[in-house]
Amino acid sequence: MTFHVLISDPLSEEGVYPLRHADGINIVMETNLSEAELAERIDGFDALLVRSQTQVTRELIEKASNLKIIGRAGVGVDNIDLEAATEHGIIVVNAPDGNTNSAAEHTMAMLMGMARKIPQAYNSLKQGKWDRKAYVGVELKNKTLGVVGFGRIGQEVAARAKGQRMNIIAYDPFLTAEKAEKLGVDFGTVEDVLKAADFVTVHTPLLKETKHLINAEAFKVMKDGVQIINCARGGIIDESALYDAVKSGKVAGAALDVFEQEPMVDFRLLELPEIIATPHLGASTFEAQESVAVDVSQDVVSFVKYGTVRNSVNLPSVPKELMKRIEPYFDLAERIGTFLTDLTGETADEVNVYYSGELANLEVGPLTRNMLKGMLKRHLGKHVNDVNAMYIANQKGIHVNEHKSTESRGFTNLITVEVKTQSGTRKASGTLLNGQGARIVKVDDYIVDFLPNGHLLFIRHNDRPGVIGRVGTLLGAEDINIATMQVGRSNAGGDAIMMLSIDKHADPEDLEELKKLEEIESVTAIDL
Ligand SMILES: NC(=O)c1ccc[n+]([C@@H]2O[C@H](COP(=O)([O-])OP(=O)(O)OC[C@H]3O[C@@H](n4cnc5c(N)ncnc54)[C@H](O)[C@@H]3O)[C@@H](O)[C@H]2O)c1
Ligand SMILES: O=C(O)CC[C@@H](O)C(=O)O
Repeated sequence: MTFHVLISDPLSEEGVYPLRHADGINIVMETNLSEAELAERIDGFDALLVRSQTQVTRELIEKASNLKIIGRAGVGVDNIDLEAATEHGIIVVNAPDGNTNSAAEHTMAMLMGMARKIPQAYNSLKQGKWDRKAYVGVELKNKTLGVVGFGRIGQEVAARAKGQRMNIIAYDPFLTAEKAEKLGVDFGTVEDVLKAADFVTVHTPLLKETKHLINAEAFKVMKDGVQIINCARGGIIDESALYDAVKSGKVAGAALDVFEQEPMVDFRLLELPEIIATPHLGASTFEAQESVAVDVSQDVVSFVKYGTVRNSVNLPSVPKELMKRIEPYFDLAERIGTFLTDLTGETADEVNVYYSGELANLEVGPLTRNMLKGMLKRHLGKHVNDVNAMYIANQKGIHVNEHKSTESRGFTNLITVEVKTQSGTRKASGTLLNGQGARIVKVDDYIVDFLPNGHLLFIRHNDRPGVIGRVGTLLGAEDINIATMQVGRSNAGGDAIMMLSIDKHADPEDLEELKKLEEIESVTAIDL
């Protein structure tokens, strides 16, 4: 089965090498598609690779019925509707490190070009002028660089700026006094940074919280003559407020690589001589583009081959070592989920998953997601997977809780799933028996031991002589062979169960006949 990949933004040819040379993967690179053309083409593809130009909207995702993974060859994923991708079970991966260096270097280039008015002087010279008075700049040495957003790029910019003998003050929600000291920077609130800075550079994602983070109020607290750089995302700086701040003389210079609307349509800002700009070039180096393309290409190959990825954005990444230890339980977890959905015949209001034994020491989120996938797939089919299972469960108001205990319950590892439905509480436990694969070993409070696959019958009855025989006779009369049979009871003469695996599906008429037998309380067919 060929895995079809559409690349709709210009990715480095060297970078997509891992994809081009992977068996069973077909690549189509079409980087000039209009939105409408992309919407027409997307349905045939299993993967979509983009940079920042292609807008992966909810509308596009809803047309992409085969899409399984979206690869963002870069850091920012604000051009991808993550919620829509998650809802549709599409994993989104990015390349968080591949262009850090290039973006930091571009920021420094913009900072120095702006401080010394290089683009303006160049344009003047190109017009045949020799005007040295108009382009007197300022030094960076001993000036303060305020960094808002102190992640990968912010820190790399600070390191370079320190090389220019600048003082650094930074703000980041995750920057602590200890970390700041270790990195040799001052730190404070956003306002502290803006007040202290001679130059401000922003390196945050574009989020609800960071949209127009630098607005008219922010400019007011800055020093007169401040200069500001944005090589992160258009919109972090309110462009209208920037225009006014430059016109008023508050801001002496601005260097912009990113804009609220891209490609730019409103060039008003660039009419101001104090502003220099580039068309979103922060990651536009051969090295960065090869690196980010390799990163996303390798993740797509890994997804196709192993179902795992390194840089997931909408699904907690599972380290390889951990994956190796929990993967053997994926199928069991999924089967327990399906078993309980069939057993109860209802959707759960609450699901409690208990991990006991060695599993309790591990990150078991992927197991819970697989169990939920098994629980939900009866009604949602292939549209539910481990990317969206938790999202869908939450959407349906199913409260999912994980519980862990290293105490073994008689097994090295045991997964117990308890579902609370309108009719009451049901539960099932499963384990992997050494070398014998998955087993369900408890249903409700009854000890059993059966393979969670094939055609199963779960019968609740009263513990009386002859009941088991009558069930066997009836199934025989219907030419339904019993492969295995487990019985369990609460106490002699009390409630009891039968767990049968049968060689063919029992149809509704067979089930009705079984329910009519004496002492039978309920009969449930489960096909795993
Ligand atoms: N111009 C380009 O071509 C280019 C290239 C690479 C990255 N970028 C952009 O630069 C941004 C930063 O990239 P990165 O790799 O450093 O990301 P990163 O995730 O390593 O760092 C972002 C930092 O922003 C911080 N942050 C979040 N909200 C904040 C807030 N309200 N105030 C202050 N800090 C806040 C986070 O805590 C994080 O430390 C990316 O989101 C991307 O959009 C642009
Ligand atoms: O792909 C690009 O050229 C820009 C990518 C950059 O904005 C990023 O967020 O990584």
